[in-house]
Amino acid sequence: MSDEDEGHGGHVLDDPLRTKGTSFTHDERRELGLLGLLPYAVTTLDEQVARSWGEVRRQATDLDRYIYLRALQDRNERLFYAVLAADVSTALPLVYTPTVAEGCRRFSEIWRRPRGLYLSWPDRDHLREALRNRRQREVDVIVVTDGQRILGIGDQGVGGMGIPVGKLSLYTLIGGIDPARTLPVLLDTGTDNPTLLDDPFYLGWRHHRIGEDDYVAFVEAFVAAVQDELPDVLLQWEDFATPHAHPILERYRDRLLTFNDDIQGTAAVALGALRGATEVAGVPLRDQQVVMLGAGSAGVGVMEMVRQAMVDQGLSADEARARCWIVDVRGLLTTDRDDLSDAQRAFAHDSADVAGWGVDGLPALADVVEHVEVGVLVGLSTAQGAFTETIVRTMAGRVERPIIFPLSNPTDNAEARPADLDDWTDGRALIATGSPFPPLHRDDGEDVPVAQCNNVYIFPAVGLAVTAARATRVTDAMMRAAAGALGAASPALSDPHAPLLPPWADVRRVADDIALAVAKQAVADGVAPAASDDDLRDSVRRTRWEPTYGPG
Ligand SMILES: O=C([O-])CC(=O)C(=O)O
Ligand SMILES: [Mg+2]
Repeated sequence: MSDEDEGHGGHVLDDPLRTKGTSFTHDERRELGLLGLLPYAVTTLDEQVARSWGEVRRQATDLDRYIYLRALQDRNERLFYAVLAADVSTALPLVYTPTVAEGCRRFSEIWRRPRGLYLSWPDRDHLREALRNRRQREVDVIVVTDGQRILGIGDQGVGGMGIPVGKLSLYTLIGGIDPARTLPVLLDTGTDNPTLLDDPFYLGWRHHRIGEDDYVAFVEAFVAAVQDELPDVLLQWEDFATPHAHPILERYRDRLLTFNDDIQGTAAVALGALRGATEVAGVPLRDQQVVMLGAGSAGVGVMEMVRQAMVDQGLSADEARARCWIVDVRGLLTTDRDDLSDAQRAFAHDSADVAGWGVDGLPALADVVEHVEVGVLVGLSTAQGAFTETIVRTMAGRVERPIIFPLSNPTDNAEARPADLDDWTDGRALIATGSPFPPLHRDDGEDVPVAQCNNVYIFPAVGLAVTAARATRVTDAMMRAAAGALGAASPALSDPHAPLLPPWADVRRVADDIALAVAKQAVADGVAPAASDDDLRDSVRRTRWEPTYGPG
């Protein structure tokens, strides 16, 4: 810092991690050279929070609210997090799904200030240099995307950056990761979205996506640079297209502290929600027939964890597999299909066993529901309305408490609306969605919230756990531990009429419980230094960053 900088001191006000804005006391203003730079009154953080919420409410649309909140984050991070923490349930849909989808779509149009790292293919020989230019020296968590499969809205190119930025703000809000130690990364390998390629304002590398070999080499170069610069960081992959998501995870999961949130986070939260649902239904998971609509990375990831959970409950691998059904756009995954990845093929049913189910060709979702006593129906297909009245009524005719999770994001992509599911099943369906929905109205005037089965219950807690425990890998058992701890926190376990997942007001406390369970599992798996449960609990508590103004 030069003398000149020290003299006028205005830089503190411009540093989003240090500024308190109008909350600097008169003494602090003198000390920091801020005298005269602020209006006289000294406000409390609570007053700033109240004022900011007034501003949020005054905006005309949710996109405007998103823009306002993102600008607040760039101006004063502690205030931003205090604002979110003051009303998590209202804030989440604004900084996360569904509004973040609009933020990604219109990324170039609403651009304000840079945040994070843009690693672009034309700069491929200078990735290390770019990484060294990061503003934050120490980093606990990176979220990286290439923008190719953003939520359920496809290829958003550079606009995908909205997702790492949004997810990392939840790592901080819910998982207590210090915002100064988070790094959003966008790998810009082009876009195949014609609207973006034609958009004069598009801010990414205006080019079709690069070929497969170049892509693999680019990702490898990125990982190598991260390993050199930030060897202990948690590297979270987000919203990669299915053909890349699984191979990347497989390539790096034993080399780095890494996980894929769409595959593993979505699976853990779904399993957590199923715990409460199967308890209320009175039929354990091992006795359920489970159908997944959607064979992308998230859908297959959920089924993989469901299958493992059935095995944990005593089924053989084959018995478990026989109870798992995956249907994609073409129909049921069957052994005679030649378009399946290895991960998908593991769930293929013998074509001979299902011969004649489909009218012509492969059995569709309706055919599977017709022939199998389906107790659990999950959607990660982005096919809006795919859980039709006929399908749902058929299911509800067979089982007392159908468990139905339309999980596709954002809201418009959901396979069904909770109010319709409720209607078609006379209130018997046990429902969870991926994006937020309004509560269900009961005849007695009561409103029942719909559980939001979104990976936001899991990834912040995993980040907190690996940071607190100094873990070096994310094992499958750690993700199952996360699911178990979330499931144990289900309000439905003690009240069958309660939602399947904890309310947002409790999510930070639940994240501590999940983090502790994950940290213990990391130690048990030998991927974190030995520590007692008490030490881990302490470490989780000490790691958690809180949005408050300390002195100075
Ligand atoms: O971001 C969300 O809401 C959940 C998620 O990972 C996805 O849909 O890709
Ligand atoms: Mg995602």
